[in-house]
Amino acid sequence: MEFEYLFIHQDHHHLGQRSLHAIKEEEEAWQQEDTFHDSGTSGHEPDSLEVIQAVVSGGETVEGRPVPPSSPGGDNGGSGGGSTERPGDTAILLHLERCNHRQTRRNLHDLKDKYETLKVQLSQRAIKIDDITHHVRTVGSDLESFHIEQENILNSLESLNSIASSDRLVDELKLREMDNAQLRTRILQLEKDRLDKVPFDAAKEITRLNNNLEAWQSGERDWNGEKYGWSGDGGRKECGEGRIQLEKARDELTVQNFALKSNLSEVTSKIHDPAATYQINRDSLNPRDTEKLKNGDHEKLKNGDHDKIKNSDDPDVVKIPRKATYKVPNETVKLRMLSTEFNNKEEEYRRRISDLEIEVKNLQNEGSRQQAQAVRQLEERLERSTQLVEAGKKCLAAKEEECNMLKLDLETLNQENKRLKETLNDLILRQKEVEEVVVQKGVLEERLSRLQEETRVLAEDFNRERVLRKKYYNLVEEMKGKIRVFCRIRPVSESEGKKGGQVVVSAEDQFTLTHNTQRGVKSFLFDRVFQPYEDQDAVFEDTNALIQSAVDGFNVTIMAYGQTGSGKTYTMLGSEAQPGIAPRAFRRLFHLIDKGRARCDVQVSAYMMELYNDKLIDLLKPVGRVENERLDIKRDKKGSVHVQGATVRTVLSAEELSRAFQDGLTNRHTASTNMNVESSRSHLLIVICLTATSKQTGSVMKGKLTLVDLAGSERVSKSGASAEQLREANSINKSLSALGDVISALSSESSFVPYRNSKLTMLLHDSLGGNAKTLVFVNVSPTAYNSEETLVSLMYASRIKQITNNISKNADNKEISRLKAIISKLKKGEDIDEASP
Ligand SMILES: Nc1ncnc2c1ncn2[C@@H]1O[C@H](COP(=O)(O)OP(=O)(O)OP(=O)(O)O)[C@@H](O)[C@H]1O
Repeated sequence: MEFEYLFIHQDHHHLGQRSLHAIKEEEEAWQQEDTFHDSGTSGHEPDSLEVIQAVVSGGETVEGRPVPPSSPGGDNGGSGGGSTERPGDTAILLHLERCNHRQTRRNLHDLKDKYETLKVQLSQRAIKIDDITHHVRTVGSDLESFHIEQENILNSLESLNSIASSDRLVDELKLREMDNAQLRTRILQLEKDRLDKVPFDAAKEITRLNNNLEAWQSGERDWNGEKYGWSGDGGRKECGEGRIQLEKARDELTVQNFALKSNLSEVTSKIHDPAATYQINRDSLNPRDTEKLKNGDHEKLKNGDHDKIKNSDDPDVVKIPRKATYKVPNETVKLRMLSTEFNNKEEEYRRRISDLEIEVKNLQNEGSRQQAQAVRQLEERLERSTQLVEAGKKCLAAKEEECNMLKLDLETLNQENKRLKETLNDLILRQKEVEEVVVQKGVLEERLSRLQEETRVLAEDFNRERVLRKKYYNLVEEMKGKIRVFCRIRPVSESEGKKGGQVVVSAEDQFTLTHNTQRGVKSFLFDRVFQPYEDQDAVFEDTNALIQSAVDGFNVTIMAYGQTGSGKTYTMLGSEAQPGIAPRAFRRLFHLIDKGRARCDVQVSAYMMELYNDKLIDLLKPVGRVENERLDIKRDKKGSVHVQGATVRTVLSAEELSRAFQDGLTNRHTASTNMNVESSRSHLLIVICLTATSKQTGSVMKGKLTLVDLAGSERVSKSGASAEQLREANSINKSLSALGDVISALSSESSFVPYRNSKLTMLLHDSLGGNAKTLVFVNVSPTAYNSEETLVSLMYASRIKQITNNISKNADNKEISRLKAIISKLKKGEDIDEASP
């Protein structure tokens, strides 16, 4: 409603502008028209003078007061004989002029009244404009309060936004919605109040005025918008009345002027038509007058009549002017003076009328201008108010939209809340279940801990039993003199992994190995099977008992057998980070020696030999010693093997022994490099001799620890070897074959064992089948790529395992029989061969 009013007001403003403009144009037209009338009048002025002159010359007498009409050319008392004046025409003229003058004065008076009325109306209008301005100010203040309330709403909405994410969102939002509704109601009330306070009448007034102005311009209605003839209140209406009255007065003046003009033209035409005048005069003259004329009474004729008469063919008429012009000058002067006075007054009145009209117009213009300015200001204020209200509405709309969004969010949150509640209920149920499960779990854990404790006790018992079993087994085996065989499976190497790395060898338990061959799965029983993951510690744990045997005076031999790359060197020597059996044995040996030093003194000496292509190489040979010095393998009386000519280094500690061992390895590497061969293509023997002297009895006990890293067994075809490599392979295979023959003979308990077929077997004479405790590691690869070599090694090891060394008994018997034989030979005086068995 408010905006309708504003739009109407704006339209009416334009309409009002147009109307005011039209009024201006019309007023200008009036001015032009007045000017035209004035100029027309002044244009007729000479004619009037001429008319007056003509009247005067016609003998009309004017004495400054109305002269009653007399008969044409009448006698007015004989003030000069022979006069031809026309008192009737002059009187008419004067009367008309006086009427005109009176009318003009009345008009002037009316105009003054109207001017006063207009002034009053303008002051009233100014008061009204002030009222409107006051109303507009009130509206402005209301709008300001409205904006403050809007600000409050915005703040409320902001606080709504801020608390939207809190847990109390729902309640808070509801409260805010109620507040919002109240505020909206308040806004509506305020708008209503504001509309009530808005000078609605002013807008209506402006509209009505504009409409009326249009209607007035079109001539349908008066200034008040009423049809002509209606009179009501209000400044505009009165203004309209003033205009109308002015217009009427102007019209009346125009009519009078026109009447005057027509009279004048009639008089003029009469004067200018002498013949007609003369005829008329003649007709009007009585016979006496005619007689006078004939008698020469020409004084009473007008000058024009004289002229006309002079121009006439009538000889009587020609004589009239001379007599008529005799009395004219006095009358003429008087008439001219009157005429001049009248003209001056007329001019003065016209000027005053014009000034008043200009003043009225100025006042109207000023009023219109002020009105237009007030309207403009009102419109500007209303425009601003409209913009403010628009902005407020936009803001409100935005907030409502935001509120809707918040409602949607709230709805979503409610749904989410509902879903979460369901989930929470579900979780509560599950939590109860979990609590029950936890209780059960506690019970089960208690039971489990009990069972674990039982298991731990059982495991300890089992381990104890296992150790005992192993101990007793080893004892039995040892007592039996059996060669013990350990099998070690190495991890899949990188190269094997690249080739597929299919594993075909595995351990079922600590003693059983299965090999998935092309001919089926084969199982092998060994004294111990080491899995790929078992480290050097585990291997040595099952080995160190033999070190004690060496200290106790036994020949202990530990050797590694297997194909190339199966892990023999790794097992026997190891690396710096993962030391093998040899370095561990050195430390263990001296540890035991140190432990038994109170009872006996133990002397330790060592030598290292390499057997390459059936040739012995002394690895501990001092620098500068002659090469190719003869190294002979000898057996002493007790059957113990030693290498004659070999460098034996006496060592006092594990460190010295390790240093000697390292020197030997260095020499082996140098020798291999000099011969351009790989160290792995030779057999390595480390022999540690122990001589223990009992401090109590002085008895001497000799033990020997032999560590052997055999060269790799390999098929020649697979190695794709050169001639030299073939020779190497042949030598290796020959020595290993000899070893196999010895093993075969020993396992079959043959009466003849071919130890002398190879230097290797000669060196191992006291380790295989003799007075020795022998441990053989069979190293195998787990993958299918080496399956055949693995099978050969496993079968080879199985045969070794069948060998029995009846060490102590055999040794005792042999020794006794040997000693007996010596004694008998000595008794017979025969030579004794120390080397013979
Ligand atoms: N049990 C194992 N654990 C980890 N690596 C091993 C194991 N056994 C062997 N290897 C690794 O396999 C490779 C070959 O081992 P090694 O040299 O000991 O074999 P080899 O039988 O002595 O060979 P060759 O007959 O040529 O002397 C080495 O790199 C070694 O470190």
